[in-house]
Amino acid sequence: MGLSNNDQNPNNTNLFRKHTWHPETNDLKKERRASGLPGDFNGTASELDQSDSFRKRNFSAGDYVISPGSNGAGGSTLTHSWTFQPGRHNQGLYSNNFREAQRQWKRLQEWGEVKETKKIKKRFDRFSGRKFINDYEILSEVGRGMHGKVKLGREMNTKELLAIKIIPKTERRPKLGRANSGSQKEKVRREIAILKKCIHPNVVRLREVIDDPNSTKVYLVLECMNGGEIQWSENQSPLLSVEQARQYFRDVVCGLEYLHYQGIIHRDIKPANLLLSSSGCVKISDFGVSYIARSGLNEENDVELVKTVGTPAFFAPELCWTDLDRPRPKISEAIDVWALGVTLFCLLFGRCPFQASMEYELFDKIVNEPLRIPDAPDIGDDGRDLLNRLLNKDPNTRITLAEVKRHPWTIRDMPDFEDWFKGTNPEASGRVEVSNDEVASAISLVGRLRRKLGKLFRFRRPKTQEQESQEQESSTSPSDSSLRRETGTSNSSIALSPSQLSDSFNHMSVDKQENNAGESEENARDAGAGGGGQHLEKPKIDFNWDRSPMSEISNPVEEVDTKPDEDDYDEDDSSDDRSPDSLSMHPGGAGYDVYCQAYTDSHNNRMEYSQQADHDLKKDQVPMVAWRDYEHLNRSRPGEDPNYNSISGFLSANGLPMSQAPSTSPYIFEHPMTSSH
Ligand SMILES: Nc1ncnc2c1ncn2[C@@H]1O[C@H](COP(=O)(O)OP(=O)(O)OP(=O)(O)O)[C@@H](O)[C@H]1O
Repeated sequence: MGLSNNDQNPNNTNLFRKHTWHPETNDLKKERRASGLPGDFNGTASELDQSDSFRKRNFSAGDYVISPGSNGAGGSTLTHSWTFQPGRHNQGLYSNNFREAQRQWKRLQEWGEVKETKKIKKRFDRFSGRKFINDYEILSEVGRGMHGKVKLGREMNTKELLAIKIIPKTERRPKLGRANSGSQKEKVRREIAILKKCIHPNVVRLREVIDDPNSTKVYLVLECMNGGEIQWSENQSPLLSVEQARQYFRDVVCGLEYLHYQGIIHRDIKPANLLLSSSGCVKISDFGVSYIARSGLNEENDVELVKTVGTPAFFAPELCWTDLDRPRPKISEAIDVWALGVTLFCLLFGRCPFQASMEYELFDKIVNEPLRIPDAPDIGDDGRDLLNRLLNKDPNTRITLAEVKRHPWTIRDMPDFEDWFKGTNPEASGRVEVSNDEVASAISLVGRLRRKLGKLFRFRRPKTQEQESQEQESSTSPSDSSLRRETGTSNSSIALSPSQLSDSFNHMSVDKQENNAGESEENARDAGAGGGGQHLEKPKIDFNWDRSPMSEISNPVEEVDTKPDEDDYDEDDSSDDRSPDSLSMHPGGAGYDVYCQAYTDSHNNRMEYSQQADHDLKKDQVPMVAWRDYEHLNRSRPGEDPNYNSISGFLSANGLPMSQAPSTSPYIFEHPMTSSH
């Protein structure tokens, strides 16, 4: 099997990675892709054929012409469609795949509108070991990206194979030294909003979004691209013939032209985001960093576009601009055209046109180094011309996609290219709008996080004066409006002020306003259960992060929809989403640890907090809320409990995680609830 593009650069693989790349995930991604290919499930013969195609990954390209279908009027609805029309060119060579491509496209069109499901049900059959998510049986894992993983699923009624992309709604671990920015939410929203709208034979099709408000993950059911990523290089040598590269290129050009017409700049065009169907048709995928123009391309010069997202080796010169003396050219859809040029170069020659070991060096080469086109394989003068025009450093004179389609190299050996132009004209599809509202509402709030926060900080509605005075009468303990202790439950808790609470929400990247509404009711109930305002000896903050044990889903075909996120039926998840009771995080290379261990006794009381790293914690090493509460408690109850004389004792007594990095300086604190500022 060929290597992915991340293996191409002998010097620095980071330059082939998307910005904000996660090194661990990338390694996993490669391994998974190699090992996770389906093949051992009991399916029908045709399914086995399809699963087998995962292993082979050696399809030749389908060849077709698309033309607007009868619903082509488009507008803002999803009714526009394309119909494959047999192209006369290359039919002898690709006729079988062409028919398959036609069949597949017909089926995709029958899907109609994207289904939106708000409820997830997971089931596990302990006898057969089969796993189900709603109507889909989960067969295996087919890939991993930076944020999500992709499983192979089979629709239970139709037996159709589909790809189920599972994406956390928020980043699992806030980035070091900053609160969770919410960028993951934005990424997911964007991807869903775009996929919902885009219906084109060269864009991966979305079938269903399963977005349970109680789930921290969103599930995208996508058409299954059995061929996986285009395999294009091995040891810096090409794996594709020039003809095959041209076929793939044409597909990408059509898909990209459609996206641009819809006002979408993909911003991460590269071979790894080009997936092959079993018929050899190439489709563009992964819209996580795409840009959606609200009023059509060319009319905006959004600052958003200047952000360098995507993969450095595929960055256009205008994105690598460092020259302070000259104005940076406008960033436009031409950045995708450049990336398309780099991609074509990769497909033809098995390596990137500009390579360097350091990012700044790479950027310098992209901006200043002339393009050198290898002699072999021979792509002809027209091929060289096309590459030179795609990789024109000046975006203002760079070739456009309309010109690319008419370029002699692109249409070489295509006798009926006029039909092809007509059939692939994106204008025939009608323009679809992706509004701000649609992006914003693409995923629901993470209700489960809300509930966790509610349990963590059990707070009450502000009391009326009458209630306050009643309580004062019935209580002999000192009253403190920001410290409330409850009895009658094992989970006694500290009440936080609204500002403390909103801090916590911000750190969790959960929308404050939406939370407030949802929380108040729940917390009012919690407060009611607490009753009486009596005091416990040891106020505790209950993190309540225990994961439900696997036994919960061990009954035959038992539904576990009450805890939809506990398991993706993926063993690795246990390491991704650990409770603080066994937490030990070692984010790549950051040089810090977070330790925390505790156990509960037979009465479910947290008994001991054993610290692997401890003592003399500084303010910036502990959760902000915990520190505030510690100070508060020490002021109000000095010396009452020896445990409270040290911050570590306080954290220990309250089952709170703590962190320190004894061997590194400066100390860095990262905590899932309250990251440092
Ligand atoms: N529709 C699909 N059919 C088959 N395989 C797929 C499909 N979508 C994605 N994959 C596989 O899963 C892998 C990860 O998917 P994808 O790249 O979309 O995830 P991601 O988290 O958005 O990735 P990243 O952000 O790192 O680019 C891909 O490399 C591909 O091999």
